[in-house]
Parts: sequence; C-alpha cells; structure tokens
Amino acid sequence: MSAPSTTPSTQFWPAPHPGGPVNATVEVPGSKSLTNRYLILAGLADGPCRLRSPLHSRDSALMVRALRSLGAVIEEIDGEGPFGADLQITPIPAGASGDTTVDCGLAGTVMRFVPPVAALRTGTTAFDGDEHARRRPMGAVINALRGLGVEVHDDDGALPFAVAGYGEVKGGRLVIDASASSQFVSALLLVGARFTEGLHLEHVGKPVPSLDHIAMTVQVLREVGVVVDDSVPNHWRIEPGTVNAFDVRIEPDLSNAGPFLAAALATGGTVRMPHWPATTTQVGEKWRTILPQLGADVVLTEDSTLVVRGTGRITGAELADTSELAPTVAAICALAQTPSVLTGIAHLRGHETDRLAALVAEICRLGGDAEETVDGLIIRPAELHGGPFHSYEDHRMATAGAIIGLAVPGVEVENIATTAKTMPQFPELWEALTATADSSGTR
Ligand SMILES: O=C(O)C1=C[C@@H](OP(=O)(O)O)[C@@H](O)[C@H](O)C1
Ligand SMILES: C=C(OP(=O)(O)O)C(=O)O
Repeated sequence: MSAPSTTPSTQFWPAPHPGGPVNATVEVPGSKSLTNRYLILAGLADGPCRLRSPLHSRDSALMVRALRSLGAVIEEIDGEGPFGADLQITPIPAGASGDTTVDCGLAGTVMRFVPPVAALRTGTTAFDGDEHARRRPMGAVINALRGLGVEVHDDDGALPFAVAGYGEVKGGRLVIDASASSQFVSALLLVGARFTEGLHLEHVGKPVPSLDHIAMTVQVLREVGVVVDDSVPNHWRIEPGTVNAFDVRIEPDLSNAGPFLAAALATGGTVRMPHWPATTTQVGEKWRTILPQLGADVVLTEDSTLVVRGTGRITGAELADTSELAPTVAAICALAQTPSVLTGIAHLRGHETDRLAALVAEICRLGGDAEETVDGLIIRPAELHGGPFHSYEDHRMATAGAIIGLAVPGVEVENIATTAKTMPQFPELWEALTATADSSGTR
C-alpha cells in the first residue's frame, strides 16, 4: 500500500535527543476515552454532573462544543488537578429542539458518539470534520441510526452527513458490523438506555477490534446505573432507563502515558508515573505486560507509581491487539535488537491516518526495516539515521517520531502541535522529561 499523503510546508520539530538515560517522574493529563464517554453520559443524565481532572485537549473541546450545540450547559469550575479546570455539566434538556451543527475535527469519539445523541432531539444536526475525518469509517453508525428509524442525510456513508431527529428513538434489536471500529458499538451502547425500548445490539462480521474500549463503555454505563448485559459474545443488551447524575474523577490517560514510559526503554533510563489506577478498563493498563516483553523492568509500587526501567537492551516481541498503543509500540520495536510482529491492528488503517502505511513509510524513511501485513506490521532491526518524520495530522505518529528521536540523533517531527488532539502539553512535558537525562550515560 502506498504511504498516505503528507501535508506540505508544515513545521518540523527537532526531537530532543538527550544522549543519556532519562530519570523522570511524569504525570499525564486525563484519559480522552473516559472524558468523552462521561461527557456524553452527562449530556444524557437526569441531573447536573461533574468531571474532576478531565482532559482538556482538542478532542475533549470538540465534544464539549458538540454537546453545547445540542443544548447541554457546560462550565469550567475550579479543580485540584494540575492540568486544568473541572467541568460542570447540566444535561441536554428534555424536548431539546432546533437545527444545529457539530464539528467533529478528527475525533472518532465525537463523530461516532454524538450522532445517536442528536437523534434524540427534534431537529437536524449537521456533522462535518477535518479533511481526513471524511475518510474515517462511519457507515455502521449511519446505517444503525437508519435501522432505528432515524432519518440520516448523507452522500456516501461518511462525513459530512445530517441527522434529522424527531424527539425519540424507539430502539430494540439492531444488527451492525463493527469490525472497522469498536466505537460503533460504544456509540450505540452509550445512548441505548435513552431509547424507548432500550437496545439489543448484535455485531456480525469480522472480529470487533479494541475490545478494551467496549469494556470501558460497559463499565462506565454500569457506574451511572444503566443495566447492561454483555454476557453473550457480540451481543449487548441495554435496559431502557435513566442515566444517573454523577461526580467522577478522570484517570490519567494511560495510552498517552505510553511515549513517556517508552522513554525509559529508548534511553536505558527510569520513568516513574504516579497515580496509576488500581483497576482500570483503559487499554494502557497493558503497558504493564507489553513493556517487559520489550525488555523493560516494570514495577507498580504500593503508592500506585508505575516505575519503568530500561535495561539498555530492547527486544522485539510478538504482540496482538495493541489498539491505539500500536504506534508507540512500533516506535519501540523500530529501536529493538530483534524482530517484532504486531497483529490484530488492521483497523488502524481507519484511524487518524492509515497508521500501518504511515508507520512503515516513516520508519523506513529513517533507514528502518518495516513492512505491512494483512493485519499488522513486521519490524526488523536496522541502523536508523536522522531525518524528517511525517506525522500526517496524527498525534500518535508525532509521539512515535519523538520516541525514535530519543535514541537516534537528528529526527525532525512534522507538526508536533498535532499532539494537541489528546495532549496539548506534550512538547513541554517531553522537554522536561529529556532535560532529566544524564548525558554521562549512567543510570
Ligand atoms: O472508544 C474509544 O474511546 C476509542 C476506541 C478505539 O477505537 P477503534 O476501535 O476504532 O480502534 C481507540 O483506538 C480510540 O483511540 C478510542
Ligand atoms: C484512534 C484514536 O483516536 P479516535 O478517538 O479519534 O479514534 C487514537 O487516539 O489513537
């Protein structure tokens, strides 16, 4: 497959190359997936809700704006977290009506989760997003809404499209093919309790990817009083009912923790991450098993700090279903001394960019040896050199380039500002991380 097109004339960021092991304690902002799920549920709840330490990024700002345009009132209020205000949400009022628009940017959670909410209102909601957003898979949500009796105006099963709601959705049994994204399932489950008859959703097709994210959806729904039966594989039953008002603290984003933890491996250093959740449905929990396979020592201390130590050697690994962690994993594998095989990530071709093609193109551009398979990547050891690393408007491509730059001098990452999709603080946190390096080479 050919590499995705790159954007001409953007800025290149010299990736910090510390030349020695980092030794840092790093805190990361709140989880994108949890913030945007709780925002949706707050919009549907039976009373005011509060999100403590939420993520403030492009994706969460797009979600806030979308819910405001549907009638929710969302205010920033003082909070204790180091990464910005808490959010106070007054839900979308019953009987909300009127035509409106939603900008989805490049946020999968906005383009998939918001249309079923819009279907509950009376009026037409027009959805659009970034240029690449128009190429991300949307057909399953559009077809699902039609299957539920909602009018959707579209040209080709993708953005832009418009949802014409008439104040209620009957719900009931619905069959979809969610093999292109778990977000199709999550989108319908999040709103299913507000359908008159609830929802019995069935997936038919190739396996649903990113199952951890569906487990997260089921978990947050149960927290707010929604009755979910997920006991039969590929079937989810949601009882009709209310979404209870809630007050939650958002966990740190364990996927965005990945590049910082990877820095321990890439530099042979130590990275400590406090506030690691005791239990979590975030896919980033898998770092605790992935990083040891790549050669790190990983310990979770009694005070909930994850400590990752690089041993000086990075080993390749066979890793399945790494979902949104895959670009970070691939960057580490590109620095490994033995080959790696990543499987179960074919659907990354429909992410912010075609991530499989983009990773292969950029790793090979730096002298690496990577190839696409039907459902993943093979990455073999190679001597890398500096040069441009294109990011394709994809935050996780940008951070993958930054990881490689830790070990390889002269890597220049295109448009590092694209990390604002989920972590606007990335450049400054990365500079602080690399400033801890001991350039004499001792750990
Ligand atoms: O529901 C969510 O919050 C997400 C689900 C996953 O989507 P896919 O199933 O499309 O991978 C993940 O990759 C994305 O970053 C966030
Ligand atoms: C795939 C991702 O995002 P989105 O929520 O836009 O799908 C991601 O953050 O890696």
